Amino acid sequence: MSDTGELHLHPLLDHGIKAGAPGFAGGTLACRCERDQVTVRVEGDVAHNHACGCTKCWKPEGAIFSVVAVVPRNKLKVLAHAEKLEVVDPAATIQRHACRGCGVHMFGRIENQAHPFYGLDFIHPELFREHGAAAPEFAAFVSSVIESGVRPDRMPAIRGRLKQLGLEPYDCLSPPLMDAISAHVAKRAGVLAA
Ligand SMILES: N[C@@H](CCC(=O)N[C@@H](CS)C(=O)NCC(=O)O)C(=O)O
Ligand SMILES: [Zn+2]
Ligand SMILES: [Zn+2]
Repeated sequence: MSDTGELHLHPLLDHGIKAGAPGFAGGTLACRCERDQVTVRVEGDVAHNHACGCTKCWKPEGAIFSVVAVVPRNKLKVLAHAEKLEVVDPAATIQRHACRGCGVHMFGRIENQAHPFYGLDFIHPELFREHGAAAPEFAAFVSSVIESGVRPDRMPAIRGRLKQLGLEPYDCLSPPLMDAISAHVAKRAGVLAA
């Protein structure tokens, strides 16, 4: 991603955030190949939908941020063309399964059972064929956009735009998620009652 001057945060954010449909029942995620699309079935709504500025999460062309949410891993099933999926970085905590044809990340899975977010898969709600998934709630890893080529002097404008959209910018995850991670670690270490 190069820094061209205009602020394209993400297509789902640039024109204002659309509210989700209460009770969204889930649907089908489809990759961007013209034929033999990889499709993934998700049962139920997403949770913790947010913008992520890290370099590892998939972003559509020209976007500074990714939009990513979680679903329980037992609510996600690959429906078609699983043979096109490959893990982007097998050493990463989140194993991002990408389509070899179009590069879209169809889901990210944590295989480490000790990880605080084990049991949750990461997905990109814009890949749903259906509308109505819960809307993004905050922005995470905001400073990390600099690692993708955004000039540091643009950060005040980026944080300002995120706030205008109602997405509080954080440079890691949101405080409730950071608290959940630390509580999990503290319980495992025995310094907090399980
Ligand atoms: N500054 C780093 C941050 C990467 C990072 O820690 N990403 C978070 C948010 S997705 C994470 O949980 N990564 C785990 C992983 O990528 O496996 C970057 O932009 O590459
Ligand atoms: Zn594809
Ligand atoms: Zn990320």
